[in-house]
Amino acid sequence: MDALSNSYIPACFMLFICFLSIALFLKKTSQAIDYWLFLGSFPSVVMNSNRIPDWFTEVFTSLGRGSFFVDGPIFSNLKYFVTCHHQNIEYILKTNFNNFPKGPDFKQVFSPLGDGIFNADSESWRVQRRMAHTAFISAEFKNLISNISRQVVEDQLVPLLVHVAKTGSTIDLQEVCSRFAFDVNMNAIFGLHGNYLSTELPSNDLAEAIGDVQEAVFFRHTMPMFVWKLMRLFRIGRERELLKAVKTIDAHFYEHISQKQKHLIQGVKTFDLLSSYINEELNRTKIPSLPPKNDDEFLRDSMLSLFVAGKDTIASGLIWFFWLVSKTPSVEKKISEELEVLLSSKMGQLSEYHEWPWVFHSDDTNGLVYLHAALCESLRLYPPVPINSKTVLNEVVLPDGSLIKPGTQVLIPFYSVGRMPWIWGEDCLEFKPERWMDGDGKLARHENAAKFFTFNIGPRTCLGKDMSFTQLKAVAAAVLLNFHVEVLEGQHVCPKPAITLHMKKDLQVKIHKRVI
Ligand code: HEM
Repeated sequence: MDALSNSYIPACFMLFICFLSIALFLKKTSQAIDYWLFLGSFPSVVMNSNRIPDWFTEVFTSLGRGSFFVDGPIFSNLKYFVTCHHQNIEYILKTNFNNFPKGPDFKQVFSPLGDGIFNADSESWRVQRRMAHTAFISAEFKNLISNISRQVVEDQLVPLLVHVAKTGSTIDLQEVCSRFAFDVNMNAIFGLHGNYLSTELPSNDLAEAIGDVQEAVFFRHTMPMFVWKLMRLFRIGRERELLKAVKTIDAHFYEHISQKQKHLIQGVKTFDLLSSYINEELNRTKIPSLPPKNDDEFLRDSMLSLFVAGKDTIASGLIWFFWLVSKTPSVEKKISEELEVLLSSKMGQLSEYHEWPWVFHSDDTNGLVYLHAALCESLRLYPPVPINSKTVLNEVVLPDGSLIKPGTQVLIPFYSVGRMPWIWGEDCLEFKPERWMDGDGKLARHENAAKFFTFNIGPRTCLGKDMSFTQLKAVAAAVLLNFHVEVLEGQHVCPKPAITLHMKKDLQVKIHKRVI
């Protein structure tokens, strides 16, 4: 026995020395920030997991450069390259796009979205992109979005705010924005009235299930893959909730798909995204590169991806905009003045504008330069998609000289890009719509377009950019023309750790009728 332990001790000691030598070598050669022996940058990631976008911003600022590495614990094989370097971003998202796919891990983490456009790479993505693009650029679809936005604003949002103003009560504006975006999506995708945004603020199991899916997918980001896979296997914790939520979503989506198919067979004419995909699907047998799924599954994945793409982004874009405007009275005043000029020109033409509350047509809000600039400015500081992620296929040297190995996860924090003094100037943290305008009061598009990544750039640029501005302007114009939003004092406003940039807590506001 003694002889046995005598031989074990030196062996263990040797093993430890080897392990220590490897760990020391890795520490010496690693370029990662905050590197701890054995643990890599993991302790810093854990400590900042509640505030990743702000942490990234602080690291860039303290390093004074636009890129850094984050390593996982020893032998975890986790390596991240984080960059807000302007030329790197162009190179990754545009110039060498094919070398930076989303990758298989992305698809596993976002598995509730199935084979929809967000999870697709290569040929499957190309085909789906073409389908979505065809639907989105049609004049019919653009009209649809304008009409729906106006309708939901006029019939649901404004009456709710009138009610809140009259009763003098408070309301969570974040909830209101989220309900607005849900109703617009129900209408645009399925041609149905969501009625989630009404004075009673009813519950809605589909909206709640979509929220639960997003929470669970974010939760997956916070732990190693094998952990959440085990949780899924044993149906525990968030994974259990996720399975339940997906079941609810499937029940709704398959029901809507089946109803729509019946209507189309009966010759009922409707125009919405689902109808246009069903019509397009008739040609699908000619497109062998799409995932081998039956038609309904493909429609379910596609519609859910579009729903998620269009719902939370709009809700996020709206809430941060209203919060920034409420904190900056000079901007609120300029937007209101611009709206009043438009209103008085409309009053002279149309009798429908003679009575409060007023709601513009989308065609009219298109020309609102200052409002457009204020929205861009808010989307710069609070991009609804705060971080974009890619994987690396082949080893490359990026424009800033960083060498990136295959398998590295590339993170592009749009949130930090909007907050770098070397990109936006020393006043980068100020909410200043004027930076989007030239001396003649026109939009200075070219100057900013090259550094505005909020809607992504390159082949995977957001397909919903134009329709986003239609919706954002419809809501912003109606709210700021008719009301003053008073944010209640004492609320600590900060981003919630999530895939989309929401506020951590409610935003409680009072609504006052504006006197013109
Ligand atoms: C303020 C609102 C919005 C912002 C900031 C935004 C931003 C983005 C970003 C950053 C991406 C790239 C995501 C990635 O590569 O993983 C993206 C993609 C996309 N967005 Fe948006 N989005 C917004 C609204 C919308 C809306 C309303 C729709 C309509 C359904 C939409 C549809 C899409 C689609 C289909 C893609 C996928 C493009 C592709 O992978 O080829 N987006 N968006």
